[in-house]
Amino acid sequence: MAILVFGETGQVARELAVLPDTLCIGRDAADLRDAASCAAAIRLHKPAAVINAAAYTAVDAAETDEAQATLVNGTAPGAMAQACAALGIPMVQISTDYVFAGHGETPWQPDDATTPLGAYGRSKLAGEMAVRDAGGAHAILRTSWVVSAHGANFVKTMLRLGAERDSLNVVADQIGGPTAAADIAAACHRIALQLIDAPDKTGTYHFSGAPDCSWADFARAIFDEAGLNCAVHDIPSSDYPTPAKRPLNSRMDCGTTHKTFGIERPQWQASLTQILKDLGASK
Ligand SMILES: NC(=O)C1=CN([C@@H]2O[C@H](COP(=O)(O)OP(=O)(O)OC[C@H]3O[C@@H](n4cnc5c(N)ncnc54)[C@H](OP(=O)(O)O)[C@@H]3O)[C@@H](O)[C@H]2O)C=CC1
Ligand SMILES: Cc1cn([C@H]2C[C@H](O)[C@@H](COP(=O)(O)OP(=O)(O)O[C@H]3O[C@@H](C)C(=O)[C@@H](O)[C@H]3O)O2)c(=O)[nH]c1=O
Repeated sequence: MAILVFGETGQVARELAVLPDTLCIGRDAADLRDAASCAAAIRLHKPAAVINAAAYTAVDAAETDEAQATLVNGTAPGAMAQACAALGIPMVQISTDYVFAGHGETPWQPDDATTPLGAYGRSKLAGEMAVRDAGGAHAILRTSWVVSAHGANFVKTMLRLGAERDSLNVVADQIGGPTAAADIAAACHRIALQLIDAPDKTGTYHFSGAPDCSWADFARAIFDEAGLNCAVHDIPSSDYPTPAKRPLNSRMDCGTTHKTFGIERPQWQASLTQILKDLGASK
């Protein structure tokens, strides 16, 4: 029996597709704006576990499209979790650092209070609550700053801008852990397999790349690794206005993920090297 993955074309799902016994489905098979179609897909495939790697991830667009974001990120995961609970199979729901308000400098614990700053974070928090409320075996895995060789992400944006410009202003007061989609996929896969045999591991967990850094630090590492001669100027978030406010402190304590599942924080520098190699962008 396979692990059913929602989000066929996404960064994380594309990495799950190359792992053993996964079956990835996309929008044509189940549209997350139609929660019933998601539950029906689970009943059709009768998988051993479900990983939901599909989401409305356009953080700024969500500010003026919150109803759609909530359908996709809140209602659909709830319907998936109910279908999983009815079949007695576990579900892994991927969530985000953007459920936190981002004050202070202490890494967030999984049970810390959640106070999202924007619509995307609120919609993802609604998904977390709906998955818990369904009452089945599950892991909510919060991650952050996802990058890969596929799709739209900060690494690809920096490679494009770094090739066009001599210098770039990048925010230096938002701190978090860049996380490769391949590392998240491997973690979700291991967690799903463990939950099948040990549903009592149900809970909320954190998983992000180490060490924590600012977006500006991360941009410098990308340019260095790619051999791009583009200077990075540190700026405060207030100098980079966006429709959605981002948390300043996205540090997440991943200790319980290690303790429960034996999964360590991945080193993002090594994953970045691999991504640039895959993109043919190494120096
Ligand atoms: N990207 C990031 O920086 C972060 C992401 N996360 C979380 O990680 C998970 C994976 O994110 P990531 O791989 O980056 O996502 P992507 O943005 O790369 O991909 C999103 C996926 O969701 C699918 N999707 C969106 N809307 C629908 C819909 N209505 N019906 C069916 N499928 C839909 C997209 O399909 P289509 O191509 O058809 O639109 C795509 O496959 C998500 O839960 C996200 O919230 C957490 C922290 C950071
Ligand atoms: C392009 C650019 C961005 N930035 C800043 C803006 C922002 O604060 C930060 C990252 O920009 P992005 O638009 O890539 O990031 P953003 O879309 O906010 O990324 C988020 O996506 C969602 C889905 C998540 O769940 C989060 O964990 C996080 O990864 O970099 C600059 O400072 N200078 C620049 O030239």
